[in-house]
Amino acid sequence: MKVVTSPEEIQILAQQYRSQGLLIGLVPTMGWFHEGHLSLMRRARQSVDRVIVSLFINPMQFGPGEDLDNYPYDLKRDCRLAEEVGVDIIFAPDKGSMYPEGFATTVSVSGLTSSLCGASRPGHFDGVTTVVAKLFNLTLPHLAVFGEKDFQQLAVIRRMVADLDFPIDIIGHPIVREKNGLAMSSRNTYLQKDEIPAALSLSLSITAVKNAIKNNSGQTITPADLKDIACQIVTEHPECEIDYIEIVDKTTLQVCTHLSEQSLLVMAVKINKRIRLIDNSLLMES
Ligand SMILES: Nc1ncnc2c1ncn2[C@@H]1O[C@H](COP(=O)(O)OP(=O)(O)OP(=O)(O)O)[C@@H](O)[C@H]1O
Ligand SMILES: CC(C)(CO)[C@@H](O)C(=O)[O-]
Ligand code: BAL
Repeated sequence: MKVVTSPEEIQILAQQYRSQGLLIGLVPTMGWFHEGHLSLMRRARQSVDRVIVSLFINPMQFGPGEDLDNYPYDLKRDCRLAEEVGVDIIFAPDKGSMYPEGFATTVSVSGLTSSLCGASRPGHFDGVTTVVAKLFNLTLPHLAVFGEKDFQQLAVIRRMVADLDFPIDIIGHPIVREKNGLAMSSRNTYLQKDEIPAALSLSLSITAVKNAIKNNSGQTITPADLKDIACQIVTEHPECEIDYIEIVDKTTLQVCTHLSEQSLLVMAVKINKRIRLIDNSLLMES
């Protein structure tokens, strides 16, 4: 496995792969790999000849007071894990090479970015779409794999790819969870042992909502009732502050007025004002 830090070099390599007729897959990440990241890499590995994983803690998507300076980072550890799943290249540029002096362009998707994570993290999705557009242009992938854990990010990227005519197949990959149900996340490393029950309330609330739907089959249960169930479970933990809990359409991200196969329960919860976790699940999978 090769580690490339220069944007110029990765683009030349990608051009060479393309001219040899090789299929390229990109997995964009911010590092500190866990099984969720590794599953995206394995997914890319199945479909392409060359897997490129980008590892870049993108300052443009962090707001003031967020955890940019504490974000976990260990390139050596991550390289070992990526190599084990057959990644060909880790692209790990530095901040200065991605945003050199004079950098003045923002790629911005409107509409989809105004609610949910976009409402509590102003500018976050502009940072995501700008860096992902750059990564697409640098690595020239045929496909890119993103996790469904970041459901809004996935919807926003699909919109950007459609709107800007990127010839890239965007693949959404299911959420990988710990045995106890907690959605894997690099930010889980911030959790102290006594904060785990609060963190688990996200996935437990999803299970409770799904059970309520099952137990009410035949009767009407509204998205508002289900939202209440989820909120109650999370707020049993004084460490938890709900950023949002909603039931939305999985494509438009508009709040649902009735349940359908498109209905996605989505949530962001802050634990002890320090650790912002997200989770989601479709409610009526066929
Ligand atoms: N548990 C998971 N299952 C599937 N995909 C995941 C999971 N966690 C992260 N991903 C995906 O990995 C990609 C890189 O995400 P990132 O490096 O930000 O990891 P993260 O664990 O989500 O970090 P954070 O805790 O900061 O949100 C994204 O497409 C994200 O959706
Ligand atoms: C897509 C991404 C790598 C862009 O920095 C980041 O938002 C992430 O890790 O999900
Ligand atoms: N996985 C999304 C990266 C972020 O929260 O900034």
